[in-house]
Amino acid sequence: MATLLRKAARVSLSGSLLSAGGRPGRLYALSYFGSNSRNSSTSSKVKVDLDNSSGIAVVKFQGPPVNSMGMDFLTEMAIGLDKLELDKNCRGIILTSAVPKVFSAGLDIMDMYGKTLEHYELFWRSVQDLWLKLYSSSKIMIAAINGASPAGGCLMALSCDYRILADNPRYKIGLNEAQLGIVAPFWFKDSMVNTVGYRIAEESIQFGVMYSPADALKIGLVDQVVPEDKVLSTAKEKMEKWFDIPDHARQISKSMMRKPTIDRMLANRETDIKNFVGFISKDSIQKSLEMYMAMLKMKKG
Ligand SMILES: CCCCCCCCCC/C=C\CC(=O)SCCNC(=O)CCNC(=O)[C@H](O)C(C)(C)COP(=O)(O)OP(=O)(O)OC[C@H]1O[C@@H](n2cnc3c(N)ncnc32)[C@H](O)[C@@H]1OP(=O)(O)O
Repeated sequence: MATLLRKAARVSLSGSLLSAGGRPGRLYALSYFGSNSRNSSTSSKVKVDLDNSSGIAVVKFQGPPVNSMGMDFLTEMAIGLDKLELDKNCRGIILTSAVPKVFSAGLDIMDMYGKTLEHYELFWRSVQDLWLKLYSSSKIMIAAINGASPAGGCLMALSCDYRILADNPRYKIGLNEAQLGIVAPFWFKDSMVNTVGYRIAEESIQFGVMYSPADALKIGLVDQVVPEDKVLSTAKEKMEKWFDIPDHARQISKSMMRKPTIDRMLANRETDIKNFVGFISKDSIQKSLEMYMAMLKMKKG
């Protein structure tokens, strides 16, 4: 019976939940995925390693010093995820970091500072695009969070189906935007509400709270806290449990849960871009970002 279920589970719905939802999907070249038992691709900021025999792809962020989500990172992630989404050998994706102590520092502040309005628009569209791909992926997504995970880093984790955080009090996680003088957009907020519930999200976002592993576990922001050297192996073990569920049933259930949030973002996408460009280009906001960057540098020296 278990074998039968596993076989049935192999018959996956094609495309992300976005295309399963009736929206047109896009086709990308599958150049690097052949029939070997392992397929790897490394670009400058992201390494994708798909093990065909297990069906697990590990997507490793490798953009030192802090895996900030600049244009290169966003583009490489989008391409990598598109390829995995179309690959029938891949059933689950683990997001993790190759950079010690940091999962991701979130959006690259330099992409939001001193740039043209056109740049801000393109940048924000790319951020939206990555979130849509992560949040609507038909694959099982597990975040193996092996370092600090503020703001956009936390958003990537929130987009996954399951979150495992390394037990190190320095590895804080949360949507800290308010502390920078900026505002977490509604789809960041929705992702948080969908994970921890309204009341906790309300406080969390207004204060820009960064949670320790113990507190993140307590509020349900992460599902498991494990010793640092066990984060990836635990993610792989957990993935095997998710694999016991037939893909079609899991995918439809996931879509049912996430579609309203995805639809809300799609319906408000252009307004959200306009809001971002208007907000981020304000002198007062640019000043806040400048001061924040200076503070980060001072902390070092
Ligand atoms: C009406 C409503 C409209 C809505 C409008 C929307 C508004 C905008 C919404 C924006 C949304 C998303 C926000 C983000 O994701 S913003 C990014 C937030 N990130 C942070 O606050 C993290 C800041 N970084 C840290 O806390 C630490 O760096 C760390 C991650 C804990 C790591 O600590 P560390 O000691 O190991 O490293 P550190 O010395 O601090 O940093 C090394 C160098 O990296 C630079 N750096 C750090 N973070 C970023 C970043 N996010 N972007 C760019 N650069 C970053 C840091 O300055 C150091 O640089 P250098 O070596 O000194 O040159």
